[in-house]
Amino acid sequence: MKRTNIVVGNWKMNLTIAESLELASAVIAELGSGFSGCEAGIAPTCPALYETGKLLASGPLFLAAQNCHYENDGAFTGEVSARMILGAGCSHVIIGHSERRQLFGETDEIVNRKVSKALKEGLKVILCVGETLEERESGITGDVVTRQVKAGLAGIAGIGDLVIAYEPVWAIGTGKTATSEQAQEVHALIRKTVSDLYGAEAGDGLRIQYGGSVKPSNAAELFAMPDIDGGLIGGASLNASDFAAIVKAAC
Ligand SMILES: O=C[C@H](O)COP(=O)(O)O
Repeated sequence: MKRTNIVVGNWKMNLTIAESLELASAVIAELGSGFSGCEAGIAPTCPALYETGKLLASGPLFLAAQNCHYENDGAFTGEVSARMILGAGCSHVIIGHSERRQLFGETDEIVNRKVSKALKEGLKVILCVGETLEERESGITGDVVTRQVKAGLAGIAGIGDLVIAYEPVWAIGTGKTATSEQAQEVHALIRKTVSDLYGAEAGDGLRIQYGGSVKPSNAAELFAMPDIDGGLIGGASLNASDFAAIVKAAC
């Protein structure tokens, strides 16, 4: 099945509002007359979402948030809900990034509640999974990723608006990219897991991004693998021409 590649720039905790607007404008300029045959978006920090969203309104990039809470509102100091980011102009949200899991204690159960809430509110979800170096070296990559996928999707009736991002933790921000074969093997396993849960058609249609030190120099090779449908880009998304080159490699 032909799936449309999807590329997202995760800006993480970088850039003020003014800097975000500057980078978003530079990316749009680098993309020139736009692109066709793939989808691409950027995920600025929360304070920059609304203004950046206004800049993106005329296309071609969509706006994503990096996280959201699983309740609509309430006494959750420092948190932002799905309907708030939706109101700020987001169409997509990244959930369960390994930095959220490792640094902010997000468990599989919390990730699942967030996925469920975000989908219910009408957001498109990018669910992140991936093993640590220790887990890979212990030979349990498949078990870890399968557990994260199953737990993340527990109780979710349909996955039409969902993308999964496979991000081996050892490849994030380290300059160490998984080889395209290593990534392909895990992507195929994720697809099989989703097919087992939701049926072959849903599995075939699911888009699975790769993330972890994607650069203009390795993007095309990764995206050429049969089960890799684009990328979730960290460091390289902070450089307009690098990010635009990665988007073009996916189109
Ligand atoms: O969300 C993006 C990933 O964490 C990848 O980050 P990176 O491209 O800097 O390795």
